[in-house]
Order: sequence, then C-alpha cells, then structure tokens
Amino acid sequence: MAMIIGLTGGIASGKSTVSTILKTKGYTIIDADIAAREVVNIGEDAYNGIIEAFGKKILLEDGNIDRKQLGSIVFHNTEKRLLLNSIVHPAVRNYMQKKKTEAIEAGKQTIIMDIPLLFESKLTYMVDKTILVFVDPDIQKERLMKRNQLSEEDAVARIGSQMRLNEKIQLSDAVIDNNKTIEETEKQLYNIINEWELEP
Ligand SMILES: CC(C)(COP(=O)(O)OP(=O)(O)OC[C@H]1O[C@@H](n2cnc3c(N)ncnc32)[C@H](O)[C@@H]1O)[C@@H](O)C(=O)NCCC(=O)NCCS
Ligand SMILES: Nc1ncnc2c1ncn2[C@@H]1O[C@H](COP(=O)(O)OP(=O)(O)OP(=O)(O)O)[C@@H](O)[C@H]1O
Repeated sequence: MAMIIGLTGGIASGKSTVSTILKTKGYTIIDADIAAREVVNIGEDAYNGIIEAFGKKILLEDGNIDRKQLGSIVFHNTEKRLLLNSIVHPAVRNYMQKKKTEAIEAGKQTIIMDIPLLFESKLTYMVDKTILVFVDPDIQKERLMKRNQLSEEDAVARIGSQMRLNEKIQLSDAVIDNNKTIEETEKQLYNIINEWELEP
C-alpha cells in the first residue's frame, strides 16, 4: 500500500527545496504549483474560466495568462483571490488525483504531494501524513522578496493570504525548521524518512 505524504508550508518556506532533495533520492513528487500552471494553459478549462472572470486584460500578447498581473490583483483582493481559487482549485485537485493514481499503479511505495495550500484548501483527505516546512516570518519575507523580486508590500500581501504558521504547526505530523542551512534541513528530512520508514 503506497504511503501518501503531504508536503506543505508557507510561501517561500522551502517546500521546493525539500522536494528537490526527495526527488534526487528517487521519491515521486506531485507538485500542486506545477498542476496550477498546467491547468491554466491556453485552451484548458481553468484558462477559459479565468478569462470569463477577469477579462482578456489579464492575457499576455501570446494569449497566455499574465501571472504577474493576475498575482497583483488577487493578492491584494481577498474576493478576487477566492474567485480565482474557485476556478483553478477543482482542476488542480483532478490533476493531482490523476497523477497520484498513476503513481500508485506504477507501484511507488511513497508519493509526496507538494501542496502549498494543503490546510487552507482542506486537502488532507488526499494524504496519510503531513510534513510542514517552516521559517521565521522575517526570513520568509526576505527569501520571497529576493527570489521573486517582490516589493516588501507585495511579499507581505502574499504571506498574509495564507494560514498562520502556528495553526499549520498544530495540524502537521512532522515539521522541518528551514531557518538554518540546507544541510540542517536535509538532516531533519532524513530523520523523518527513517522514522516513518519511507521507501521511494
Ligand atoms: C496568482 C498566480 C497567477 C500567481 O502566479 P505566480 O507565478 O506569481 O506564483 P506561483 O503560482 O508560482 O505560486 C507561488 C506561491 O504563491 C502561493 N500562492 C499561489 N496561489 C495562491 C493562492 N490562491 N492563495 C494563497 N497563496 C497562493 C503559494 O505559496 C505558491 O507556492 C498563481 O499563483 C495562481 O494561479 N494561483 C491560484 C492557484 C493556486 O492557489 N495555487 C497554489 C497551489 S494549489
Ligand atoms: N535553508 C535555506 N537557506 C537559504 N535559502 C533557502 C533555504 N531554503 C530555501 N531557500 C531559498 O528560499 C527561497 C524559497 O525556497 P523554496 O522555493 O524552496 O520555497 P517554497 O516553499 O517552495 O516556495 P513556494 O511557496 O513559492 O512554492 C528560494 O530562493 C530558495 O533557494
């Protein structure tokens, strides 16, 4: 029976950093952010839904969604963010479920589902256990600003749109403190893998 692990954490907390380590160890990763990009490709259902809801003004010259523009709208307007979620999340759930079934049929013993909004979107029914990657708020903001070239205001708006860290810590089966070096993070990850006897 495959063990399904939910990997989550606030924006820029280090989920992709941890999932990359897992991938190099041969684990199967199903990434919700990739799913959310796939389902809004030109011609996909969510693509048409976004244009209906936000108008063609959020398209680039080549017809693709202008992510920067859409992000600047939804992270400063809760109603618009929830509207976007209502369009994209059902398609993301279907995509993730399909990939999970494929991985189980392929005989994978452990499947990692990297889902930023695992708790916010109440998706814990999809997984057996959860790992939370966390950082202190000031480090999170600094890393997000640096990685995405965001202003402090935009970084704070994105961080503020997600569940509070202490709530997520309560809900998680294991936590990884990603405030220090990546080597330190790796050690905590290996402890969890050994304790839970996770095989790829
Ligand atoms: C708003 C969009 C266009 C911004 O795109 P952009 O390329 O700037 O960000 P990207 O998609 O890489 O997301 C980066 C991070 O932002 C956070 N985030 C993204 N969407 C949301 C959201 N609706 N609510 C809260 N946080 C979010 C997550 O931590 C995510 O890992 C895009 O994030 C999007 O379509 N969001 C809606 C779908 C969604 O909720 N994705 C999150 C994972 S399911
Ligand atoms: N321990 C660390 N020390 C220094 N920088 C780090 C560390 N962990 C992650 N980073 C950097 O912080 C940024 C955010 O990390 P990462 O992209 O893994 O977060 P994430 O949780 O996947 O973000 P998102 O919510 O956007 O998916 C990246 O630029 C990454 O290189």
